[in-house]
Amino acid sequence: MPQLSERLAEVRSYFAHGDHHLGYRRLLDAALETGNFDVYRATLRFCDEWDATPEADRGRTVTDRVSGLLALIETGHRPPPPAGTGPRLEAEGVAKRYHQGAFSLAPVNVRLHHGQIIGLVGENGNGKTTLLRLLNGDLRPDAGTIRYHFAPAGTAAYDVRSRIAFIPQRPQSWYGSLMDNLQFASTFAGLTGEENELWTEMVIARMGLRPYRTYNWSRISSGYKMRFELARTLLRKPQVLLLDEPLANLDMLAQQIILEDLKFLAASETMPLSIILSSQQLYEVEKVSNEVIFLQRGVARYQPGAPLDEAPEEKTALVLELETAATRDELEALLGPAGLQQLTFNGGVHILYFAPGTGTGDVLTLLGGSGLPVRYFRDISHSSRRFFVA
Ligand SMILES: Nc1ncnc2c1ncn2[C@@H]1O[C@H](COP(=O)(O)OP(=O)(O)OP(=O)(O)O)[C@@H](O)[C@H]1O
Repeated sequence: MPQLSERLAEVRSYFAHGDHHLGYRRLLDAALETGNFDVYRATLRFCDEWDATPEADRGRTVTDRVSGLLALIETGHRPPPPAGTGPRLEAEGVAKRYHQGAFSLAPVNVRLHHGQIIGLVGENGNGKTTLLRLLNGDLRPDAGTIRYHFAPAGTAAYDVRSRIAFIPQRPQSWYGSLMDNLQFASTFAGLTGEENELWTEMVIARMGLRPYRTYNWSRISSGYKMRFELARTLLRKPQVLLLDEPLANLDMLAQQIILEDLKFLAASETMPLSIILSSQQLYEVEKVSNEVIFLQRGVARYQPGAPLDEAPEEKTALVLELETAATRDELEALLGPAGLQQLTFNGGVHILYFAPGTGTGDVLTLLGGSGLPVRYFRDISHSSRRFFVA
């Protein structure tokens, strides 16, 4: 996490270069981190002004106000106590077999640290939800241990559970307005009166939910329902967040915004969340995750730092994903001499496997020089994507 002064300089630079929306979000991040209700009051006045100003005029008018607010954030910021360094959640050899059906989750290890994001990837029915529910304490493991390190020994199970938030794939509907529900969530963080309102409004602003404050459940789109769930989670100030397929049913833009929000939640200086999210959106999840666990038919085939069943040489060899109108023969003729060992085609993309020693640059040079049309290119040598295409 960059120092506060660097983050504020970044905000100034976004506004100076016309990236107002990004600047606005980063400004809210910095204000939220202060935990200072005077800063929250001033920030929310700024948000009112922002909302009341037509987009075309913001550069001229609102930007002038940014410097004053940043100065207030700088003076109102109190460095938080240092966060612990050990893991927050540890699961060792956790296994599960359901009474009915043939599925079983083979022993799996998870170690989730402060401010870390772990991506849990795998196709439908491979055990992602099962593992999340075990970690959340909804299911009892048949074997193995799960330890939570964020509560002192002797803390009641209910209190431990209240510090873990689980957002299921299809969150339950709720009654009343979005604002009422979120204010209720803030009471779990012990906030009442004006503090409750300020904290709730700040999180609503940060999650882009201000226009929907009075909406009820049925009026909100899927993307904003997920952001509502995130807001509700953030308001409660949990330690660990487990999300089951948060990207399902969202368009690309909504996915990117949710992932950006997760990064913000994990990287928070004052209340860093440790996050595990399951998804089939490999590229997207890998971009924000510190580590990836790949589940296939209930077996963790790839775990961070300890690939379970791949030969060491497999890790270093180049694997590329390529979308092109070129034929298999053309690709083999061009890339064979550069060490192409195997080529598979699924009708959409080619997967190219190279002998150790071939580099991405070698292949790009050959493709560029050949004039073959390339529509998409990605190095998946270190991505769990290669398990999906294998
Ligand atoms: N309560 C249950 N009793 C018996 N089998 C179950 C139960 N819950 C899940 N299963 C089975 O366990 C397997 C793994 O399911 P799980 O929901 O964990 O997978 P997943 O990777 O999360 O898949 P999806 O993305 O489709 O939700 C599936 O075959 C499912 O049918």
